[in-house]
Amino acid sequence: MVRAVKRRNIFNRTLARRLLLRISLATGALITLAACIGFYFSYQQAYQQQVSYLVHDSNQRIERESSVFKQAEATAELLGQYFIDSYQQASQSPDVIAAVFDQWFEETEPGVHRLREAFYEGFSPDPEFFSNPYSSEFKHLSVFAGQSQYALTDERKMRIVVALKVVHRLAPSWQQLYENTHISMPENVIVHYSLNHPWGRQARADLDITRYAVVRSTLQSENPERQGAWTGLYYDLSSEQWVITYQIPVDFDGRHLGTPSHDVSLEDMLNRLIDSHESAATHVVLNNQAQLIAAPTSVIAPHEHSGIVHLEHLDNPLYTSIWDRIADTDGEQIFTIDHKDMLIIAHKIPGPDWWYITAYPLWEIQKLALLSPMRFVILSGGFFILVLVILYIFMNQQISRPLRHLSRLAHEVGNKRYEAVTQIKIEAEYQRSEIGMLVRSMQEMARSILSQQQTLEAEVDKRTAELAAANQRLENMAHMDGLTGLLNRRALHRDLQYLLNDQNAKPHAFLLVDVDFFKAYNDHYGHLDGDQVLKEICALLSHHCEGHAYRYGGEEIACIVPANDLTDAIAAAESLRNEIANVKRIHAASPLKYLTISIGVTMMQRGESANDIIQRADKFLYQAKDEGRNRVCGG
Ligand SMILES: Nc1nc2c(ncn2[C@@H]2O[C@H](COP(=O)(O)OP(=O)(O)OP(=O)(O)O)[C@@H](O)[C@H]2O)c(=O)[nH]1
Repeated sequence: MVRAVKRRNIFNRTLARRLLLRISLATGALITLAACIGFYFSYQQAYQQQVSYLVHDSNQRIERESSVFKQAEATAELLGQYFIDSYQQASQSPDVIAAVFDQWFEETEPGVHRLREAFYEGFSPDPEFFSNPYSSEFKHLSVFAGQSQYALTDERKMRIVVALKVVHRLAPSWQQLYENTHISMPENVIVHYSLNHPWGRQARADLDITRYAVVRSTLQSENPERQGAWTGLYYDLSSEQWVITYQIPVDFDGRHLGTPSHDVSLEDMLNRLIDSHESAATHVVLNNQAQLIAAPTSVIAPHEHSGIVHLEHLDNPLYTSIWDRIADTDGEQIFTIDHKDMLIIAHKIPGPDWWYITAYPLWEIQKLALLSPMRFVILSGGFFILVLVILYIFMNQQISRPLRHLSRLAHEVGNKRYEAVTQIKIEAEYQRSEIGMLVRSMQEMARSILSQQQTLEAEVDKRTAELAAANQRLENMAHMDGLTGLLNRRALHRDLQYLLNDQNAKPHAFLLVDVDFFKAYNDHYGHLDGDQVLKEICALLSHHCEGHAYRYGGEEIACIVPANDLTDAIAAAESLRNEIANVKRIHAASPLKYLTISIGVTMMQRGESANDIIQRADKFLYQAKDEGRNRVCGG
């Protein structure tokens, strides 16, 4: 029984597991296929997105940083315009302004005039000579008017003072943007505004700025188009920084008045450019002559104070390969260098017209591109496991549980507990399902079996009763005498034996009766009459006998009657003899004239055999016959 239940449980478990396994395999294969397809497209999309992001990032950086250059161009132009306007205005009375020059400047060396030191430290001149609605205090200003072939005329003096006023008026508002703001003049003059150092005071006395390419390039002879221009990158010894200068020559009446300029420090900008938010990216700035403007510290450090480094001297195959691809191009360039596994994004920086190059390892892009499809796969896997768990719970609830329910039901049927089967309640959720139908069918079957069983039992009971009755009849027939209706000799022996064996039996007497001269009766009246007479005698004896009467054989009848002693027994026998005698049935062939009986009587003794008793009674019967018949003898 236990093994059967176990087998059923295993079957249920195995069924649920097998279903789950097959569903897992089928859906797993589908999800894997979908994941592979999704993975491929998602990877391609993520790769393109990553590249787009890098291009966008690069563009934004350049746009942000190039605003400094655009701003420098705009402010220099503003400074130039203001300078011309002020110069025109001052030209009305150049001698007055020239007088101011004498007040504010000193000749520090022969032929060299410099603005007094107080103008750098902080100086408020006499309002008679100067009024400024914004700030009356001159500060951070220095002027160097070096030796020149040109005479220091009132016009020059006036122009220098006007330049000083213009710079004083505008430069402080740009002090955060530029390393310095200055106006150079072709007569070896620089009007300089700087927070960091009084350049005009510190310049060597013999300095001739027109010898420097930076200033020379603004002269009408060198720059006939009079275009503003960015100088190349150079190391400014005074500020100890790498700077780039924008300068725009200003002419008036065909004469070169001066060149407003800004020195823009590139330290911060280049640091920002090469400082990548994408740690794996490398940024490089190159100019149009394949010279390195900015690069990671590890590359640039050995050449830090060597001025501008040409790629030829750098011996860097990556940079050389990049340059080979962009040298003769313009605008945005995006390409890969396969032998280095690098994605290259190159943009032009407006202003100095440099190349801003981002080199990004392809494996890093692939790694980032993999994240998105990986998320997709992990999410798909998680979803798949969740579905399996829900499916398992569902199958357990909807299949395994009802199966166990059915198993219990079948178990009850197997044990023939049909009554219990009919009383099992079907759970509401299974009422309308196939499970409910199956349970109802099994209950119907159990009820049918019960009904058949009851019918069968009733039939068996009936047949058993009939059989018992038949048996009883057979039993009776076996112990009955057919002619007289008395119990027969077999019944006599059975009852004798029973009484003799019964320890608690009351005392009984045994009477052996014989019809007198019965042969003569038969002979005289015929056998049929003899039978009739015998039946009447038997009926009388049976009726009057207090015990039971038996046909012992022929015309002999035995009686077992309760009797305390022989006297009682003889009295009972006498009573029977009288009953027959009193009938006074005529027996013509008998000397006694009537039909009579003789009786031998004896008490039944416990321990003796039936034959002993019968023999003893028979002896007294003979005695009664011998003594004349129609009498009782006993002992
Ligand atoms: N009609 C008839 N006669 C029977 C039956 N059984 C025995 N008999 C007869 O009974 C007679 C018995 O005769 P016996 O034993 O010689 O004795 P009896 O003639 O009765 O004489 P006593 O017994 O000495 O008085 C026999 O003739 C039997 O045939 C029976 O069932 N029917």
